[in-house]
Amino acid sequence: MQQNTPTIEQLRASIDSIDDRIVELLNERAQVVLNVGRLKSGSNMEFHVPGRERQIYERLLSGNQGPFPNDALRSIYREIISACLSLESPMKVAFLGPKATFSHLATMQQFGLSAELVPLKSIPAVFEEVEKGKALYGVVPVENSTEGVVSHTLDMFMESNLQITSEILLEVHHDLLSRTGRLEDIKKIYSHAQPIAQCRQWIDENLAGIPAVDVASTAVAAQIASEDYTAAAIASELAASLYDLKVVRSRIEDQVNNFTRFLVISRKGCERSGNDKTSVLFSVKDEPGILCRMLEPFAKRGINLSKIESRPFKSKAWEYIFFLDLFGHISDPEVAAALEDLKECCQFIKILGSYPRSR
Ligand SMILES: O=C(O)C(=O)C[C@]1(C(=O)O)C=C[C@@H](O)C=C1
Repeated sequence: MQQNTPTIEQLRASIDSIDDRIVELLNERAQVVLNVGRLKSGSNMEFHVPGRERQIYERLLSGNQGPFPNDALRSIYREIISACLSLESPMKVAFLGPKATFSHLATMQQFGLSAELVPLKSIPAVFEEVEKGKALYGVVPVENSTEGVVSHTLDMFMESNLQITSEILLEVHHDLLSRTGRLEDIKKIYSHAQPIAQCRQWIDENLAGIPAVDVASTAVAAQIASEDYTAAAIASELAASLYDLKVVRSRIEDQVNNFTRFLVISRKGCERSGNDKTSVLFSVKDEPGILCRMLEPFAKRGINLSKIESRPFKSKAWEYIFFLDLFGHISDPEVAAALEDLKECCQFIKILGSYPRSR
């Protein structure tokens, strides 16, 4: 006997009952998280645990058999965790504004839409907001894979005692946005100097002779484009929705694999996740062979260094501060011993935090 194909009404009835189950399960999950929150407030533990969140994503994405896409699963879980976390405790997060910049995108990627996100005017303002306890966390850019370090952020760590509690890796894409969405209407392009440089070749090939004007941020560019239909902005997709613009062309960057790394700062440190990084700031004694000796404690223990950066010591001419990132957590005995040895070479040393590695 031939089986009847279900009608659209029947299929929709199935979807409705699946949706009811999803909502029921979401509420069940929220109840369990509330219990976790109660346990945490009793023992003064951090509500936001980036290492646990990473573990949840990794487990779900690697086990997903499809056809539901992993990217969508990640976005949905970002919001589920964000909403559950805000039930445990409301999160206020300051970031380097204005809205619709890449710092905003990175902050949304890490904290989701249920957190209260506060755009601030400068990197020092983000540090201050967290230091004063007005925001629990702050998000600041620290390096870009094509442009290098954000020296302002590194310099702030010399004065501040805030800890790094996680890192965010954001893949940077630039879109061309305008009111009409038509390439032929564009008479001027606006953006921050960096995105203009990163899209130079695309502009020369597709909008030859059209001037590109640099402004304070991609968000300012988007605002200008929203007020003039002959202007286009190079900005993020988020800027398109916030400033009511159309995407003329997406992903116009010349270089693929353009990443910006952001740091999340807070007044408290972060617990060990098992796959961590530690950042340290130090200045070394003025002795022959010191640069070689400062690396020995790590080499002899097989501790991998992911980055070493030097910056001028502002109050002492021709002296330098080093920023070093290593793989491991400060509570790992090998890491603690290596840092103890490093102290012998240093005039001063400051641990900036141990935090889960981002992939
Ligand atoms: O496991 C925890 O510690 C929780 O608070 C629960 C939960 C979650 O929703 O799964 C929420 C926030 C944390 O950042 C990590 C995970």
